[in-house]
Amino acid sequence: MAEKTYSGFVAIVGKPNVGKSTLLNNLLGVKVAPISPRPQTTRKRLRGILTEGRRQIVFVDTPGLHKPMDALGEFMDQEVYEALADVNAVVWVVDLRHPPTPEDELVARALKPLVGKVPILLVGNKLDAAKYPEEAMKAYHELLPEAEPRMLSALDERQVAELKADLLALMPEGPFFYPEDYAKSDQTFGEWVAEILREEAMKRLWHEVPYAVATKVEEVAERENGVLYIKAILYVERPSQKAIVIGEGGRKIKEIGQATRKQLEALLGKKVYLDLEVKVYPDWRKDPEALRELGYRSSVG
Ligand SMILES: Nc1nc2c(ncn2[C@@H]2O[C@H](COP(=O)(O)OP(=O)(O)OP(=O)(O)O)[C@@H](O)[C@H]2O)c(=O)[nH]1
Repeated sequence: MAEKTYSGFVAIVGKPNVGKSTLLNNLLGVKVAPISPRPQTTRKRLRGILTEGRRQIVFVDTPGLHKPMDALGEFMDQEVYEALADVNAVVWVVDLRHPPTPEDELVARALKPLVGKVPILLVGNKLDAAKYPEEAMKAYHELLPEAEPRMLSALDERQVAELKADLLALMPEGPFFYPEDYAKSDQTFGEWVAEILREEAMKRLWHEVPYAVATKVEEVAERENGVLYIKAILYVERPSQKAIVIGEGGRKIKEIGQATRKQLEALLGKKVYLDLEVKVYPDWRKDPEALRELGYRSSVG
């Protein structure tokens, strides 16, 4: 029986230089690879994935709250609210070395509509370097009394671990957004995509054909319209297999391509254009060079 999993989104917000990146990096620890350039949407930018046991947090950035001064003009910007409204928790970071500034007030105002909808954790950071942390914290808390205050240093492992545990506990039940080993593996994004393509191809092929299939991603490009363009090759060993993979009227390859695209779009949360080609690579399974080229680094023989 499958064990229950818990997963959700957490936004880390706050004015510049308060320590958001430091905190995020230390929450993620060594296990997680930052995935910044890939899954970008206009509303949210993924900053990292944390998976611990059966719990997963996808940390997101909220463009618009990053530089609150810029957001002043369009303060009621619906997009900011929408981006924040569907996260499972907000971490609002402030700098305890100083009292609040107008920029902090702007962040507080932007968060106000979320009160009662999403837990807001007010993290007073740089506790190690603050002279009057209690006073500062009190002033920040007054900007948004509904937020749950805590003081820490993003550089303190134990304090960050406590915050991490609390955030993980806030995640609702649900399937992981990313494969469990995704963030931990040293796979490149292309290798990860190639594996998903191979999985979808194998599901739809019979007899010896599935094992003759290898996949490779040749190009990944972020298009201006927000679509992720992916060029991938599906290799087989013989022309007869190529015909099977393509299928009558190209039906089989279309099916494989669509399933792959759908899975990628669901995992990445963005539109994908998959440019898929079938090529014959004679006896690639017996060719050490081919194996290396196709990413089977050590599994010759
Ligand atoms: N003493 C101390 N310094 C910290 C702490 N957390 C972060 N810093 C320092 O504060 C500075 C800003 O940290 P960042 O993590 O870059 O801040 P940020 O909020 O991500 O900044 P932006 O990317 O400009 O929004 C860096 O020099 C950090 O080393 C802390 O807990 N204690």
